[in-house]
Amino acid sequence: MKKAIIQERSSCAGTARPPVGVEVSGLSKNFGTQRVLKDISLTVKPGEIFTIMGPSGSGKSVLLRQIAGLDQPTKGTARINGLDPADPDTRDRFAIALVFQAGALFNSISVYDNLALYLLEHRLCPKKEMRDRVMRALKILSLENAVKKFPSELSGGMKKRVAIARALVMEPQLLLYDEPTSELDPVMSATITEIIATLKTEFNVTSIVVSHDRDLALTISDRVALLMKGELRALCSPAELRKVEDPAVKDFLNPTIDLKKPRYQQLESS
Ligand SMILES: Nc1ncnc2c1ncn2[C@@H]1O[C@H](COP(=O)(O)OP(=O)(O)OP(=O)(O)O)[C@@H](O)[C@H]1O
Repeated sequence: MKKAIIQERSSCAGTARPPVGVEVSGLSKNFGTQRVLKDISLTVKPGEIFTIMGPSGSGKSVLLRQIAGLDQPTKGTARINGLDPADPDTRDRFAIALVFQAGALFNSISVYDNLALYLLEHRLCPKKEMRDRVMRALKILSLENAVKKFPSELSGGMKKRVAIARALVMEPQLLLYDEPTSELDPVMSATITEIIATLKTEFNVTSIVVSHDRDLALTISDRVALLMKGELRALCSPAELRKVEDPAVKDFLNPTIDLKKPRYQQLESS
């Protein structure tokens, strides 16, 4: 796959736009009386792979939605190169692509049309260039044979790859992934992890990945933010995270199974 990516990149040399940086400052988010994010501040540098980890319900997806501009914080700000991601001008200015947890593909149209839709809707390029961009993205993800298929005919791993290919068609400067390896077997998870890392190095894109996949977070990330109950519990490199002494962090990274003190009896009802 790597060879294909290098070849394709040289064919569109000169069109790549620089990766963007993200700054989250004093951000809190409430839903009614529930405080889901509490005073989060972090910076994602251009070109980084930045993984947001944490237990279920810790607020990872909500934080990603604030960064994507899909939702507004209760307090504080998220900024992309200093601009508000919810502002349509910011979206026009920077190519920001989201890879959703469930793929969010349209089931009634083919893989090709799923990829072409964004370019068609935004009238971004002539038909020939559109076809080239779609086919280039499919080739990068080794999906050329799936071009005429419908999403219902694809495996979970293929759907994730189609979702990434669709994001690539935008030639993104910022790629936001929500649980890209969820519901995949370990080998397919490793494949998607490799794809994310390869896209970073070959396309110089900024990647923010929401995941509780420990292998993904600790192998390919430049830095990891660990959220717990809406608070930033750690923000460091994978190597530093492995050395954190905080018992809650250690337990999250290496949970033990103790049938004498089962965790399900300690769950909080919410
Ligand atoms: N639109 C919403 N309205 C009300 N509550 C919400 C909304 N979106 C999220 N929440 C709540 O915010 C909390 C955090 O949700 P979030 O989806 O960010 O968790 P997560 O860390 O991504 O979890 P998981 O790993 O299970 O996907 C949850 O308690 C959830 O129910």
